[in-house]
Amino acid sequence: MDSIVVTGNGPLKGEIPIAGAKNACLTLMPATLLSDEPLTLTNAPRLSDIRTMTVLLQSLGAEVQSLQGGQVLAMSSHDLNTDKADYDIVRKMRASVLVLGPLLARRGHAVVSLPGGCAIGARPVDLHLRALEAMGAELDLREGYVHAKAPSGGLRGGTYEFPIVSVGATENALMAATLAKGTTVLKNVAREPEIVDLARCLKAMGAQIEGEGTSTITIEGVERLHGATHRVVTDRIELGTYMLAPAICGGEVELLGGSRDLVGAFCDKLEETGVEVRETDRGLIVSRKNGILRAVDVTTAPFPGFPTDLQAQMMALLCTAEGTSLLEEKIFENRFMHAPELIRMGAKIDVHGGTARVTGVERLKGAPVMATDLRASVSLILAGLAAEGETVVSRVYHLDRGYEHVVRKLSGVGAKIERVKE
Ligand SMILES: CC(=O)N[C@H]1[C@@H](OP(=O)(O)OP(=O)(O)OC[C@H]2O[C@@H](n3ccc(=O)[nH]c3=O)[C@H](O)[C@@H]2O)O[C@H](CO)[C@@H](O)[C@@H]1O
Ligand SMILES: C=C(OP(=O)(O)O)C(=O)O
Repeated sequence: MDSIVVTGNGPLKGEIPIAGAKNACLTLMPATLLSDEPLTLTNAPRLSDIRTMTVLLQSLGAEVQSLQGGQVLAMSSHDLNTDKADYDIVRKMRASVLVLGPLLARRGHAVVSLPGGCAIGARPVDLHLRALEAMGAELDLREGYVHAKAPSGGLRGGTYEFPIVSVGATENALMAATLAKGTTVLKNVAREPEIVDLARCLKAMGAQIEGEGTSTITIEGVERLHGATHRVVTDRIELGTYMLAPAICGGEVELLGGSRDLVGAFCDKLEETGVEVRETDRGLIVSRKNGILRAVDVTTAPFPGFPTDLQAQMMALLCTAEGTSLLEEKIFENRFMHAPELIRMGAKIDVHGGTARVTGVERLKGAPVMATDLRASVSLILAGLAAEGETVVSRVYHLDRGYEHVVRKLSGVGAKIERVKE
């Protein structure tokens, strides 16, 4: 198993290209199941999660070709051979449940393993199921699988108001509704850029959708969807993560492809700490010349709020900010597992339920630490960039789920970082 070794050093300078969004690509890929014509995605990120989704789609009979070093995914679901998404694949990645809506809409039935809980929380899929029921689906849970059946004649339009905002449930329902008969109205939906990107792709395939990016989406079902080519939106979480590198170490870094509308709430908080953010025609420039960092309070929320997927990385920054910051995690019940590891590096953090109180120290100290999930892993790397001495982050397979070429990208701006075999 590999580890990442980071040695704290001086200011960073240069540019980092930001990849296509993992979380957009993981919902765009299952959209191929909605059509018997090819769907091609460009600007795909090169990540283990994308390979897992590839294996899942192939297990259903779809063809998925990875071209141009993985940046282009050419998919075709002309001949599907099964409606069953097996536990062995689904358990590896929660986003696998996103095949449920498309399979049900196109084939009239689907058997999809329940993904189970994970390190950051229980993460049920009840809302995915309720939204599909509102389109007439009959659902049955047996032996760990959701058995879903559309009414004869296929799914039909319906109205569903989500009791809480869910990204994945919005995506599953949106995809299913594109082929349902009549009008579907989805209320209190997620407004994340990945939802807007999915809607754009579905529209390019011939779907009739209005309201993406607002809290109500209306879908007029169509008979069939056709092929399309779609460019995956920029990864706002990778963007925010690398914006934090010069914020933590000092220096100035340009994030190519970034834009403020993807990370507005996050930029506001970063600026409150004293870090500068500027938009250019190539992306965003983040600089911290020498000023001290100020503590800020952060509460995670669905988009356009502060993203839960940047909470761990923001905590790494606040560990050395002057004063006490309160971080409230409102999306997942167990998403502070990076805190004990940061404490091993000298951070002062008290966690009580969903709130972490972080009191800034002058400098963190390198230590051996363990990654527990994707964003926790990268928060430890960020902390290590500015710590005194060497930080060894083990279990980096979590990192490979969501960050391509992390060593190349950070060493390109002057960080001392390498990947070693244990
Ligand atoms: C592949 C992908 O895009 N993953 C992202 C997606 O996950 P994901 O789509 O799984 O997250 P959700 O938005 O669904 O989860 C939000 C909250 O709703 C709850 N919930 C969700 C569904 C459901 O049926 N019932 C229920 O109670 C969850 O437990 C959580 O507390 O959005 C999260 C929130 O921005 C991000 O952290 C993940 O990176
Ligand atoms: C939690 C995440 O991913 P997933 O929903 O795939 O677990 C994430 O991207 O931070």
